[in-house]
Amino acid sequence: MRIKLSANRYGKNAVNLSRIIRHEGYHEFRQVSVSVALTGDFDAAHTLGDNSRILPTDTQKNTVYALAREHFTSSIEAFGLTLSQHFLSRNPPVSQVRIELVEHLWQRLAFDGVPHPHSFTGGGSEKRTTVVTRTAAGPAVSSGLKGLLLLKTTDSAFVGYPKDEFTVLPETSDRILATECEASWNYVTTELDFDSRHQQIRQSLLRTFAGHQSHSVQHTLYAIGEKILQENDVVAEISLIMPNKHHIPFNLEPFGQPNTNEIFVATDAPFGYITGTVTREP
Ligand SMILES: O=c1[nH]c(=O)c2[nH]c(=O)[nH]c2[nH]1
Repeated sequence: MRIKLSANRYGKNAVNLSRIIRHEGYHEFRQVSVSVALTGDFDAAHTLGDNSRILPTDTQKNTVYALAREHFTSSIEAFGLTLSQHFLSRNPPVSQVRIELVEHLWQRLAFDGVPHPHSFTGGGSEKRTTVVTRTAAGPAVSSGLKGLLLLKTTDSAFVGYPKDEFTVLPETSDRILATECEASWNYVTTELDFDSRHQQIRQSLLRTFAGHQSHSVQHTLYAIGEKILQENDVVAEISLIMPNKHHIPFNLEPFGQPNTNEIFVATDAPFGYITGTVTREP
């Protein structure tokens, strides 16, 4: 039986990069985690121990910092495009570059409505994300967000599901719907104002979540995806992960009290895990 190397790639993960952009009288602050992965002809490294085609991951890490000074000045997508171009154009064995960026969303402090020039607070669990891949055929960008906590206190139901001898879940026409949303969408072009497009898609996601008469997490997931595709020709497809962060009505009967859909226990585990991709018909 012949044995050979199959799929492989390598790179540096979680290059933590922070930068100040200094303006007269105020600063901007950005923080990203960058992961680089190279695919290509690295067979000899694996089978013979020949490193002559292996750009060290340490060099990859240094390249991220070195290019950041000049090129990490706008969106994470633009920086990803620059990094991917750099690695692909300078390393002949490389056939595909994958750059993943996760941005921490620092918010400027404000006092009495006046933005502070150089102080920030952490942006919570939400992160902005992008993956830029590049081959000789060109670049592709998919962007998104993760860690976005969402909750609504009504306009969410779950009824009409099949019941068997193990079903105890009561049907409900009015429940809490809560999730920690992760979304990623593919752009059909890289000629975009990535920042404003991100804000527009995020806003559309939030508005749809809030306004939807939800019959299930699945129903809301699809509504969000459908809306984003309807409003954004530049998006080919969107994938969503929407875990169901259950809030279970707490039984107050032992204490002689009614629970009129007001007191809940939020449970961490187990949790429903709902994922889906919404795409365009060919
Ligand atoms: O929105 C929901 N989808 C489900 O698939 C499901 N299953 C469940 O027990 N509760 C819920 N809620």
